[in-house]
Amino acid sequence: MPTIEFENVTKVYGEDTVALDDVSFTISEGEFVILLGPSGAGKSTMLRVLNGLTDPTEGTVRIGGAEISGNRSEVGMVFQEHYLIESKSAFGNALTGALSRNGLLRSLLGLHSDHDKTTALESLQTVGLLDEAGQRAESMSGGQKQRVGIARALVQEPEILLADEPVASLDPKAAREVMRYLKKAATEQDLTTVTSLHQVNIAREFGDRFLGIRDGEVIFDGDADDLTMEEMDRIYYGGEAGDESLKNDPTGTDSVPSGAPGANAAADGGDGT
Ligand SMILES: Nc1ncnc2c1ncn2[C@@H]1O[C@H](COP(=O)(O)OP(=O)(O)OP(=O)(O)O)[C@@H](O)[C@H]1O
Repeated sequence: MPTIEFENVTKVYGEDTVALDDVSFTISEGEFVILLGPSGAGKSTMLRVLNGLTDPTEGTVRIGGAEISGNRSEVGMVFQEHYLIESKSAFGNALTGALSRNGLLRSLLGLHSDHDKTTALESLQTVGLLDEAGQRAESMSGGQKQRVGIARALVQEPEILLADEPVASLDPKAAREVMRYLKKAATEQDLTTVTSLHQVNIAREFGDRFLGIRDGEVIFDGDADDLTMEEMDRIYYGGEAGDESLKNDPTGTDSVPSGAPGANAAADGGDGT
Protein backbone atom coordinates (compact mmCIF):
# COMPACT_ATOMS: atom_id res chain seq x y z
CA MET A 1 0.00 0.00 0.00
CA PRO A 2 2.11 2.84 -1.31
CA THR A 3 1.87 6.57 -0.78
CA ILE A 4 0.50 8.86 -3.48
CA GLU A 5 2.14 12.20 -4.19
CA PHE A 6 0.92 15.00 -6.43
CA GLU A 7 3.59 17.66 -6.91
CA ASN A 8 2.55 20.84 -8.70
CA VAL A 9 0.27 18.92 -11.04
CA THR A 10 -1.51 20.89 -13.74
CA LYS A 11 -3.76 19.39 -16.39
CA VAL A 12 -4.94 21.50 -19.30
CA TYR A 13 -7.33 20.03 -21.85
CA GLY A 14 -7.11 21.54 -25.33
CA GLU A 15 -6.03 25.17 -25.46
CA ASP A 16 -7.24 26.52 -22.18
CA THR A 17 -9.45 24.22 -20.08
CA VAL A 18 -7.53 24.05 -16.83
CA ALA A 19 -8.88 20.95 -15.05
CA LEU A 20 -6.12 20.80 -12.40
CA ASP A 21 -4.24 23.91 -11.40
CA ASP A 22 -0.89 23.40 -9.64
CA VAL A 23 -2.14 20.71 -7.27
CA SER A 24 0.13 19.29 -4.55
CA PHE A 25 -0.74 16.81 -1.79
CA THR A 26 0.44 13.53 -0.31
CA ILE A 27 -1.78 10.59 0.63
CA SER A 28 -0.34 8.21 3.20
CA GLU A 29 -0.31 4.44 2.96
CA GLY A 30 -3.71 2.94 3.66
CA GLU A 31 -5.64 6.21 3.83
CA PHE A 32 -9.25 6.27 2.61
CA VAL A 33 -9.59 9.63 0.91
CA ILE A 34 -12.76 11.11 -0.58
CA LEU A 35 -12.70 13.83 -3.23
CA LEU A 36 -15.52 16.36 -2.94
CA GLY A 37 -16.38 19.25 -5.20
CA PRO A 38 -18.91 20.60 -7.66
CA SER A 39 -19.33 19.26 -11.16
CA GLY A 40 -16.36 20.15 -13.33
CA ALA A 41 -14.07 20.79 -10.34
CA GLY A 42 -11.46 18.31 -11.57
CA LYS A 43 -12.13 15.19 -9.48
CA SER A 44 -12.33 12.75 -12.39
CA THR A 45 -9.25 14.29 -13.95
CA MET A 46 -7.35 13.75 -10.70
CA LEU A 47 -8.33 10.06 -10.73
CA ARG A 48 -7.50 9.70 -14.43
CA VAL A 49 -4.06 11.21 -13.91
CA LEU A 50 -3.51 8.87 -10.99
CA ASN A 51 -4.58 5.88 -13.03
CA GLY A 52 -2.31 6.82 -15.91
CA LEU A 53 -5.32 7.25 -18.22
CA THR A 54 -4.21 10.80 -18.93
CA ASP A 55 -0.88 12.54 -18.50
CA PRO A 56 -0.46 15.73 -16.49
CA THR A 57 0.46 18.79 -18.55
CA GLU A 58 2.91 19.81 -15.85
CA GLY A 59 4.09 18.41 -12.54
CA THR A 60 4.78 14.97 -11.17
CA VAL A 61 2.66 12.14 -9.78
CA ARG A 62 4.41 9.49 -7.71
CA ILE A 63 3.13 6.21 -6.38
CA GLY A 64 5.31 4.63 -3.74
CA GLY A 65 7.97 7.22 -4.55
CA ALA A 66 8.18 6.26 -8.25
CA GLU A 67 7.04 8.68 -10.93
CA ILE A 68 4.14 7.19 -12.87
CA SER A 69 3.83 6.88 -16.60
CA GLY A 70 1.17 5.03 -18.57
CA ASN A 71 -1.44 2.64 -17.28
CA ARG A 72 -0.67 1.11 -13.90
CA SER A 73 -1.59 -2.47 -13.10
CA GLU A 74 -1.19 -1.84 -9.38
CA VAL A 75 -4.01 0.70 -9.56
CA GLY A 76 -7.50 -0.82 -9.51
CA MET A 77 -10.40 1.30 -10.69
CA VAL A 78 -14.12 1.23 -9.95
CA PHE A 79 -16.28 3.26 -12.33
CA GLN A 80 -19.69 4.88 -11.92
CA GLU A 81 -20.92 2.88 -14.88
CA HIS A 82 -19.70 -0.50 -13.75
CA TYR A 83 -19.03 -1.73 -17.33
CA LEU A 84 -19.89 -5.34 -16.51
CA ILE A 85 -20.49 -7.91 -19.21
CA GLU A 86 -24.21 -8.37 -18.63
CA SER A 87 -24.38 -11.92 -20.00
CA LYS A 88 -21.53 -13.12 -17.76
CA SER A 89 -21.82 -14.30 -14.18
CA ALA A 90 -20.51 -12.32 -11.23
CA PHE A 91 -17.60 -14.78 -11.15
CA GLY A 92 -16.87 -14.34 -14.88
CA ASN A 93 -16.96 -10.57 -14.53
CA ALA A 94 -14.71 -10.60 -11.48
CA LEU A 95 -12.22 -12.77 -13.39
CA THR A 96 -11.84 -10.09 -16.08
CA GLY A 97 -9.89 -8.16 -13.45
CA ALA A 98 -7.03 -10.59 -14.12
CA LEU A 99 -6.71 -9.21 -17.65
CA SER A 100 -3.80 -6.96 -16.78
CA ARG A 101 -1.90 -10.00 -15.42
CA ASN A 102 -2.73 -12.44 -18.17
CA GLY A 103 -3.01 -10.39 -21.34
CA LEU A 104 -5.98 -10.11 -23.66
CA LEU A 105 -5.59 -13.40 -25.54
CA ARG A 106 -5.44 -15.64 -22.49
CA SER A 107 -8.38 -13.78 -21.00
CA LEU A 108 -10.42 -14.04 -24.20
CA LEU A 109 -9.73 -17.77 -24.34
CA GLY A 110 -10.77 -18.07 -20.72
CA LEU A 111 -7.40 -19.46 -19.69
CA HIS A 112 -7.41 -18.54 -16.06
CA SER A 113 -5.08 -19.97 -13.47
CA ASP A 114 -6.29 -21.51 -10.24
CA HIS A 115 -4.85 -18.46 -8.53
CA ASP A 116 -7.08 -16.16 -10.62
CA LYS A 117 -10.16 -18.26 -9.88
CA THR A 118 -9.44 -18.37 -6.17
CA THR A 119 -8.80 -14.63 -6.11
CA ALA A 120 -12.09 -14.02 -7.94
CA LEU A 121 -14.02 -16.08 -5.39
CA GLU A 122 -12.24 -14.41 -2.48
CA SER A 123 -12.99 -11.00 -3.96
CA LEU A 124 -16.66 -11.86 -4.34
CA GLN A 125 -16.63 -12.98 -0.73
CA THR A 126 -15.11 -9.65 0.31
CA VAL A 127 -18.03 -7.81 -1.30
CA GLY A 128 -20.59 -10.25 0.13
CA LEU A 129 -21.49 -11.91 -3.17
CA LEU A 130 -19.99 -15.38 -2.90
CA ASP A 131 -23.44 -16.99 -2.94
CA GLU A 132 -24.26 -15.01 -6.10
CA ALA A 133 -21.03 -15.99 -7.92
CA GLY A 134 -22.95 -17.88 -10.61
CA GLN A 135 -25.63 -15.23 -11.11
CA ARG A 136 -25.59 -13.29 -14.37
CA ALA A 137 -24.87 -9.58 -14.08
CA GLU A 138 -28.04 -8.74 -16.03
CA SER A 139 -30.20 -10.10 -13.19
CA MET A 140 -28.40 -8.18 -10.43
CA SER A 141 -29.40 -4.92 -8.76
CA GLY A 142 -27.40 -1.75 -9.35
CA GLY A 143 -25.75 -2.09 -5.94
CA GLN A 144 -24.82 -5.73 -6.54
CA LYS A 145 -23.36 -4.84 -9.93
CA GLN A 146 -21.24 -2.16 -8.38
CA ARG A 147 -20.02 -4.65 -5.77
CA VAL A 148 -19.01 -6.98 -8.63
CA GLY A 149 -17.16 -3.97 -10.06
CA ILE A 150 -15.26 -3.68 -6.79
CA ALA A 151 -14.50 -7.44 -6.83
CA ARG A 152 -13.17 -7.12 -10.39
CA ALA A 153 -10.83 -4.33 -9.28
CA LEU A 154 -9.64 -6.50 -6.35
CA VAL A 155 -8.86 -9.44 -8.67
CA GLN A 156 -6.31 -7.15 -10.26
CA GLU A 157 -4.51 -7.37 -6.88
CA PRO A 158 -3.99 -3.62 -6.76
CA GLU A 159 -2.11 -1.64 -4.15
CA ILE A 160 -4.20 1.43 -4.81
CA LEU A 161 -7.95 1.49 -5.28
CA LEU A 162 -9.60 4.36 -7.15
CA ALA A 163 -13.32 4.90 -7.57
CA ASP A 164 -15.00 7.57 -9.66
CA GLU A 165 -18.49 8.32 -8.33
CA PRO A 166 -19.05 4.63 -7.49
CA VAL A 167 -22.51 5.16 -5.96
CA ALA A 168 -23.82 8.11 -7.98
CA SER A 169 -26.68 6.19 -9.56
CA LEU A 170 -27.77 4.30 -6.45
CA ASP A 171 -30.41 5.08 -3.83
CA PRO A 172 -29.02 6.08 -0.40
CA LYS A 173 -29.43 2.62 1.14
CA ALA A 174 -27.69 0.80 -1.71
CA ALA A 175 -25.07 3.56 -1.88
CA ARG A 176 -24.20 3.08 1.80
CA GLU A 177 -23.98 -0.68 1.33
CA VAL A 178 -21.58 -0.31 -1.62
CA MET A 179 -19.49 2.19 0.35
CA ARG A 180 -19.36 -0.21 3.31
CA TYR A 181 -17.97 -2.94 1.05
CA LEU A 182 -15.53 -0.55 -0.60
CA LYS A 183 -14.23 0.44 2.82
CA LYS A 184 -14.15 -3.18 3.99
CA ALA A 185 -12.13 -4.20 0.91
CA ALA A 186 -9.72 -1.31 1.42
CA THR A 187 -9.26 -2.11 5.11
CA GLU A 188 -8.88 -5.88 4.70
CA GLN A 189 -6.39 -5.55 1.86
CA ASP A 190 -4.52 -2.52 3.17
CA LEU A 191 -5.28 -0.49 0.06
CA THR A 192 -4.65 3.20 -0.28
CA THR A 193 -8.01 4.39 -1.60
CA VAL A 194 -9.17 7.53 -3.37
CA THR A 195 -12.80 7.95 -4.38
CA SER A 196 -14.87 10.85 -5.63
CA LEU A 197 -18.36 11.11 -4.23
CA HIS A 198 -21.32 13.40 -4.85
CA GLN A 199 -23.32 12.34 -1.80
CA VAL A 200 -21.73 14.49 0.85
CA ASN A 201 -23.51 13.05 3.88
CA ILE A 202 -22.59 9.50 2.81
CA ALA A 203 -19.01 10.63 2.22
CA ARG A 204 -18.78 11.95 5.78
CA GLU A 205 -19.60 8.50 7.16
CA PHE A 206 -16.78 6.73 5.35
CA GLY A 207 -13.86 9.03 4.62
CA ASP A 208 -10.71 9.22 6.76
CA ARG A 209 -9.78 12.39 4.95
CA PHE A 210 -11.45 14.70 2.46
CA LEU A 211 -9.97 16.79 -0.32
CA GLY A 212 -12.26 19.61 -1.44
CA ILE A 213 -11.67 20.50 -5.09
CA ARG A 214 -12.89 23.69 -6.71
CA ASP A 215 -11.85 25.07 -10.11
CA GLY A 216 -8.99 22.58 -10.32
CA GLU A 217 -7.51 23.51 -6.95
CA VAL A 218 -7.49 21.67 -3.62
CA ILE A 219 -9.11 24.23 -1.32
CA PHE A 220 -9.87 21.89 1.61
CA ASP A 221 -7.87 19.08 3.17
CA GLY A 222 -9.12 17.64 6.44
CA ASP A 223 -11.21 15.07 8.29
CA ALA A 224 -14.96 14.88 8.93
CA ASP A 225 -14.73 17.17 11.96
CA ASP A 226 -13.01 19.84 9.88
CA LEU A 227 -15.68 19.56 7.20
CA THR A 228 -17.99 22.20 8.63
CA MET A 229 -20.94 23.85 6.93
CA GLU A 230 -18.75 26.85 6.13
CA GLU A 231 -16.13 24.62 4.47
CA MET A 232 -18.81 22.82 2.45
CA ASP A 233 -20.15 26.19 1.38
CA ARG A 234 -16.66 27.22 0.30
CA ILE A 235 -16.08 23.98 -1.64
CA TYR A 236 -19.43 23.92 -3.43
CA TYR A 237 -20.29 27.63 -3.73
CA GLY A 238 -16.99 29.44 -3.30
CA GLY A 239 -18.26 30.76 0.05
CA GLU A 240 -21.00 32.78 -1.63
CA ALA A 241 -24.04 30.92 -0.36
CA GLY A 242 -23.35 32.19 3.17
CA ASP A 243 -26.25 32.14 5.59
CA GLU A 244 -28.64 31.05 2.85
CA SER A 245 -27.14 27.58 2.82
CA LEU A 246 -27.51 27.33 6.59
CA LYS A 247 -31.07 28.57 6.43
CA ASN A 248 -31.98 26.08 3.72
CA ASP A 249 -30.17 23.08 5.17
CA PRO A 250 -32.85 20.42 4.79
CA THR A 251 -31.54 18.24 7.57
CA GLY A 252 -31.03 20.88 10.21
CA THR A 253 -28.24 18.83 11.71
CA ASP A 254 -26.19 17.50 8.85
CA SER A 255 -23.35 19.75 7.78
CA VAL A 256 -24.38 19.75 4.17
CA PRO A 257 -25.21 22.97 2.35
CA SER A 258 -28.56 22.91 0.63
CA GLY A 259 -28.11 22.23 -3.05
CA ALA A 260 -24.84 20.40 -2.56
CA PRO A 261 -25.00 17.00 -4.25
CA GLY A 262 -26.64 14.49 -1.96
CA ALA A 263 -27.83 17.16 0.45
CA ASN A 264 -31.36 15.83 0.33
CA ALA A 265 -30.43 12.21 0.81
CA ALA A 266 -30.47 12.44 4.59
CA ALA A 267 -33.95 13.89 4.43
CA ASP A 268 -35.41 11.54 1.86
CA GLY A 269 -34.20 8.12 2.66
CA GLY A 270 -30.70 8.54 4.02
CA ASP A 271 -31.71 6.66 7.08
CA GLY A 272 -28.29 5.70 8.25
CA THR A 273 -28.88 2.05 7.56
N1 LIG B 1 -11.46 14.89 -22.10
C1 LIG B 1 -11.69 16.18 -21.85
N2 LIG B 1 -11.51 17.13 -22.81
C2 LIG B 1 -11.72 18.43 -22.55
N3 LIG B 1 -12.12 18.92 -21.36
C3 LIG B 1 -12.33 18.03 -20.36
C4 LIG B 1 -12.12 16.63 -20.56
N4 LIG B 1 -12.39 15.99 -19.39
C5 LIG B 1 -12.74 16.95 -18.51
N5 LIG B 1 -12.71 18.17 -19.10
C6 LIG B 1 -12.99 19.46 -18.44
O1 LIG B 1 -12.11 19.56 -17.33
C7 LIG B 1 -12.78 20.14 -16.21
C8 LIG B 1 -12.73 19.16 -15.04
O2 LIG B 1 -13.53 18.03 -15.39
P1 LIG B 1 -13.65 16.73 -14.47
O3 LIG B 1 -14.46 15.73 -15.22
O4 LIG B 1 -12.30 16.34 -14.02
O5 LIG B 1 -14.47 17.31 -13.23
P2 LIG B 1 -15.29 16.53 -12.11
O6 LIG B 1 -15.05 17.26 -10.84
O7 LIG B 1 -14.95 15.09 -12.14
O8 LIG B 1 -16.78 16.75 -12.58
P3 LIG B 1 -18.05 15.74 -12.40
O9 LIG B 1 -18.34 15.69 -10.94
O10 LIG B 1 -19.13 16.43 -13.19
O11 LIG B 1 -17.64 14.43 -12.99
C9 LIG B 1 -14.18 20.49 -16.70
O12 LIG B 1 -14.16 21.84 -17.14
C10 LIG B 1 -14.39 19.55 -17.86
O13 LIG B 1 -15.30 20.11 -18.79
